[in-house]
Amino acid sequence: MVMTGAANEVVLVDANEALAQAQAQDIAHAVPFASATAVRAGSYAALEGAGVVVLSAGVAQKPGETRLDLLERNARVFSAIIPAVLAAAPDAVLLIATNPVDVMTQIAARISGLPRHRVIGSGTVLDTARFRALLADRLGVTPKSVHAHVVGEHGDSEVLLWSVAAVAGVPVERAAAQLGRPLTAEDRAAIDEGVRRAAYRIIAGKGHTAYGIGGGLARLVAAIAGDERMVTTCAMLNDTVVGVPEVVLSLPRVIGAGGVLDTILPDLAPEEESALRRSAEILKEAADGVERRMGWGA
Ligand SMILES: NC(=O)C1=CN([C@@H]2O[C@H](COP(=O)(O)OP(=O)(O)OC[C@H]3O[C@@H](n4cnc5c(N)ncnc54)[C@H](O)[C@@H]3O)[C@@H](O)[C@H]2O)C=CC1
Ligand SMILES: CC(=O)C(=O)O
Repeated sequence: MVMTGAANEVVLVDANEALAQAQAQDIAHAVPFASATAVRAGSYAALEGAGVVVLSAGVAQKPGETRLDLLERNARVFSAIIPAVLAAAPDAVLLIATNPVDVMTQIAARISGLPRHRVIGSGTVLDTARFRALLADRLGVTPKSVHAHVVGEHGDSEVLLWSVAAVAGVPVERAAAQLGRPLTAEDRAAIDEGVRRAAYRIIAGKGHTAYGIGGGLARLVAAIAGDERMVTTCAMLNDTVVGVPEVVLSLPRVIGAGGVLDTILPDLAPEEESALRRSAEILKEAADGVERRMGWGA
């Protein structure tokens, strides 16, 4: 956020105050090279007047863990922090990154009681970036010129929408052929694996992921702060999607002042629609399970 000037002011709040102080100082030393953003550490009270509060507190995956393995530990963290956040910043949009991000967004919506458009999960904003980056590399164009989306869970059941991926409005397979770099079934499988397994590989190598999600969160904050009406995939509680009621998952959304302004359901190929339904069912089952175990009722 500091590098792109996405916000006027960033306040870091963490149970580990010494860590928040140290991170704020280190980041502040990048400000002279980047933007006019003020950055400091503070208590929950320092969030007063915040337009967006990013929730990334909790535990992260260890090598070999899935995102859904983190669920109950992080549900308890949210029960503690969301009331404190809302006491200080009652008008903020909540932007959730803590994993498993889709179910944590559903939990945040329940605990906060806020209108659903104000409780946004980063969802597949990162997976979509990974998909665009890998396609761009294969085609030899910049990722900004690749229009492609990942929908559903931010996790193992996510759905890469090959049927609507395009460059210059041309379906990606025909564009690849025109560019002299045809996409084979093996290329597609490697890209699918590269997107779906990216976090596992990065965590095995360096213990955590940070830069991709940092870029995605900064973009979402800028779109909300600037009322940009940017279209990107991210997560929100849906009434019903592909036949599954009341579930948080990612679809392309219009992001502006106040959060999610609209949702666009792409034209899905039949196999994509059934994969999205399966993803929605997995998330719904996980969300219903944690609601029961936390004693919140179904
Ligand atoms: N949605 C996405 O695409 C991504 C999500 N994540 C998720 O973000 C979360 C954080 O990941 P990292 O920053 O790598 O982990 P981390 O362990 O470095 O940071 C988590 C922080 O939360 C703080 N914390 C824990 N309980 C707290 C409480 N009750 N109140 C205030 N602070 C508390 C800890 O002190 C720690 O500094 C994880 O759940 C991780 O899986 C990480 C990368 C990408
Ligand atoms: C950790 C995580 O969710 C990711 O990098 O995709």
